[in-house]
Amino acid sequence: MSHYDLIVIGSGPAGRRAAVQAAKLKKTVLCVDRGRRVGGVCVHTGTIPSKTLRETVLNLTGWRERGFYGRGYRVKDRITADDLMQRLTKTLDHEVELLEHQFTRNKVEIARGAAKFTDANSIEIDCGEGEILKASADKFILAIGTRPYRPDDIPFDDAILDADEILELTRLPRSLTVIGGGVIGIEYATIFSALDVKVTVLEAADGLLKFVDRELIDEFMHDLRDRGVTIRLNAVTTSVSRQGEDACLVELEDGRQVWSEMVLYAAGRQGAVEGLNLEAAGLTSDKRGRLKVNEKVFQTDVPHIYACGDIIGFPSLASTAMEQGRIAARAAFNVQTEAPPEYFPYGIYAVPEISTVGETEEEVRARKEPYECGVARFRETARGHIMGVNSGFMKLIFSLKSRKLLGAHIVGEGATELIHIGQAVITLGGTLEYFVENTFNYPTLAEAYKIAALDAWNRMPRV
Ligand SMILES: Cc1cc2nc3c(=O)[nH]c(=O)nc-3n(C[C@H](O)[C@H](O)[C@H](O)COP(=O)(O)OP(=O)(O)OC[C@H]3O[C@@H](n4cnc5c(N)ncnc54)[C@H](O)[C@@H]3O)c2cc1C
Ligand SMILES: NC(=O)c1ccc[n+]([C@@H]2O[C@H](COP(=O)([O-])OP(=O)(O)OC[C@H]3O[C@@H](n4cnc5c(N)ncnc54)[C@H](O)[C@@H]3O)[C@@H](O)[C@H]2O)c1
Repeated sequence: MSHYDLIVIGSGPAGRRAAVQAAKLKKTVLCVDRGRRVGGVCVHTGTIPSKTLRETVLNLTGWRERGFYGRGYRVKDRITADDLMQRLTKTLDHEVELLEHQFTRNKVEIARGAAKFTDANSIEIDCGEGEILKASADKFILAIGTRPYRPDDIPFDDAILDADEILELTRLPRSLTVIGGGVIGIEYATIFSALDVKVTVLEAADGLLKFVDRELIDEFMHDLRDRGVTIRLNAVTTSVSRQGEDACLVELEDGRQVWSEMVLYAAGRQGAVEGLNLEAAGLTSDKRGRLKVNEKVFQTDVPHIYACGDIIGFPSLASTAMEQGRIAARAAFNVQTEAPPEYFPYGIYAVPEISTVGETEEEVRARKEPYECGVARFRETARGHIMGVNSGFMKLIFSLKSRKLLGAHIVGEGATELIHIGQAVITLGGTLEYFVENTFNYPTLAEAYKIAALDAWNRMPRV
């Protein structure tokens, strides 16, 4: 049996960062993953494939040029599932190569197989075809991620799909019902809508993406409805069934029926703890398969075992998972790390993009902090005109007392890149004056920050 300073289970963003960080601290590290290739959900079924699909769709449909050439404009008339898959395969191959090189460069050993605890310091790795490896370590980091939630009463098949299966489509449907208006549901709903698929979103709650500023979501929903996406809120599904070759039926609690050629079930995910034999290590998971940790350094109740990434729940992002992995690996070897800043950005790669950092207007109001908002529309910027964007909206929230930026919220082209300006200003404690007094490149979409700040300035008391 080989012994290591650290065994990391899972090679997604959390596991990868943890393994490399520990290797940089000159520790011996084994990273185990049961996937055929390293990278985790992030590389194979989550972040990278969905973002690649989005990019392919925007390119092939000519989506970004439609502001100029009209809604009928297309780069390629008949887009097939095969067109979408080609770019996906290339991008994923490149990502995996990059990761494998990173592991070898840093002398992180990789084992391909399913890990299972035999006691609190030892695992068995089932590599398939009867091959079992044994390994032990002083410390463990569990970065095992999640899988789609698949309730028993949903008859999954080649037309009723979960969020992993949607990436293996062999044909494009004419209509799609998306169950779940969370981040995954909304990203895919808008990507398919850009492909001219007739999309219906069913969300059980009374609003979409409830953690996002409401004004932004109102704008976003208006945009979606304007291009023909049907959004049904308070829509509790009672049954999903296949009704022949090209028809699926979703029935709702209020008696309504929704028919479509395919269904995407995207109503959450659950921790991938099955088969890990957590009990042998002295650990238990909650009913969604999540592990409880100390939120500062991600240590479980068993002191030499840490857990990070999606397996610990919120916020379940690749971006935050990487940072958690780094912090956990340092903590495991008693190396101190600065606590991360209070706010991180959230990027939703819908069509159009949404990105947000800091407090929403609802949160500021609930704290009873006096505030003022400034807004800018992308079509008010010269860059917006040049690009032909006819939607896009930025909202900045400033404290009336300190004039500090409290929140930045963007929906529209480039939102997930633009947000980092707002993030830097919030984290560095910047005020309205930063935007008013600084010169911005012209013409850029970033100029929207200046326009929004001036809009707020016009209504704020003079200093
Ligand atoms: C469709 C979709 C789109 C997304 N888009 C974004 C986005 O745009 N931006 C963003 O920041 N986040 C996004 N996310 C979230 C992001 O993918 C996750 O937050 C991230 O992958 C979590 O990383 P992780 O390291 O916790 O685990 P994962 O990436 O889930 O990897 C876990 C790995 O552990 C392995 N494993 C599990 N159990 C065992 C075992 N017993 N033995 C061996 N190996 C095991 C699995 O095989 C897997 O490879 C998206 C997710 C989905 C599903
Ligand atoms: N761009 C990104 O950062 C990105 C993209 C995709 C996923 N993710 C991460 O992946 C995680 C999982 O995303 P998700 O969208 O699967 O889960 P989620 O939990 O965020 O959303 C699920 C949604 O489905 C709804 N729902 C549940 N049961 C339902 C039912 N029977 N009928 C109708 N609606 C129902 C819920 O109310 C909720 O709004 C998220 O936490 C997110 O952080 C991030």
